[in-house]
Amino acid sequence: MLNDTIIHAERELYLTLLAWAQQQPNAYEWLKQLPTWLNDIKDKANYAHAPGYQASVARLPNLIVDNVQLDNDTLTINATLTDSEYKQATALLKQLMPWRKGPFQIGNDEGNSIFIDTEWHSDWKWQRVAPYLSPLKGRRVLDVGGGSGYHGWRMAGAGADTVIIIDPSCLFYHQFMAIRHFVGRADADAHGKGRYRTHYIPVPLEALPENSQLFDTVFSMGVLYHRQSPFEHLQKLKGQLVKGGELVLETLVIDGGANTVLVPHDRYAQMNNVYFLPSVAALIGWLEKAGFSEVRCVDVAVTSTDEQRKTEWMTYHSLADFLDSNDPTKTIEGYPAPMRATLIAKK
Ligand SMILES: Nc1ncnc2c1ncn2[C@@H]1O[C@H](C[S@+](CC[C@H]([NH3+])C(=O)[O-])CC(=O)[O-])[C@@H](O)[C@H]1O
Repeated sequence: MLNDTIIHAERELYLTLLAWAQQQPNAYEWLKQLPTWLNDIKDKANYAHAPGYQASVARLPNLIVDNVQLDNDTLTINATLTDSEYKQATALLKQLMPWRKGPFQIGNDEGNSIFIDTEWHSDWKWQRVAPYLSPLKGRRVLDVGGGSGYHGWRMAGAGADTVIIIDPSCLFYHQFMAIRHFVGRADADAHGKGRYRTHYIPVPLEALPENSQLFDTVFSMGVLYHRQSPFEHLQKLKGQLVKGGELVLETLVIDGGANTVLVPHDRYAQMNNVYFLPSVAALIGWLEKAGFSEVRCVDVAVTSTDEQRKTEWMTYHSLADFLDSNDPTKTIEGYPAPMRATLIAKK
């Protein structure tokens, strides 16, 4: 099904990269690969659900939007929804479940309103990270592993010039497109330049050119522990930054000293793709070894079952099911329960 929202998003992404490429040859590499990156996800053979997700996005109603609040903990699209628009949008958004990263609201407090109560209170993570960032105003930002795009929208809400989210998940890509459908022109108008600011490329970090040097700030939140080669991940992140640019790295950590690293033998909190959980001291050492400077840890937080939980929009098991019911300081495999640190470093 022809999808105006996605076609428009792709066009804006092309125009943005074209403008960059006119000034920086490195952006030309991105431009060359963009057709492949965008078309891969339409390949039914590899992404069986893609046509269904696209059809859901395509059938979302066109609402009359009063305003959009990208700088709100609940990312809010203030709009008036008729009863039939409310029912239609709710049903279509539910076809894009599970919704993990948010929350989002579509509607307003007086009338019909859809509250996408996501598994994660991603706003809490943003509250822990945002105070320590070099101001995002006017910066080019890359959000690696950006999920539904919730944090990417918040980065735009904080005044970024451009945000590019990358994530290989076909579902999360379409969740982003669903929200973008409602955000619409507000993304461009807030900028004052008429160009849209928030973009999504459905690829993993590994697909990007090695040494793009296109971004002032690069975020990698919740991705490092999924990587088998953490140093390759750090090098690749570094290659995306301009000289003097800022890396924001958030990942699972454990207590311990400079040589403490946990490699879960099998699963960790039921996840079968978790590799390296360093201590904060070890992680600082890794970043320095990878060539970053001014490395500092700005936050450490144990993940609570209020922050990550089952909801109407994510009905599978969640954190409470992955912890030892007799001792919530441990995962059901007996490892320390999830604790996350945020580190900031300069290239
Ligand atoms: N190689 C990769 N390259 C890019 N993305 C990847 C890769 N591998 C997995 N992902 C993506 O990284 C995200 C990890 S979630 C963090 C979301 C958000 N950042 C958050 O901080 O809430 C983990 C968590 O639950 O915290 C998923 O969306 C994957 O598809």
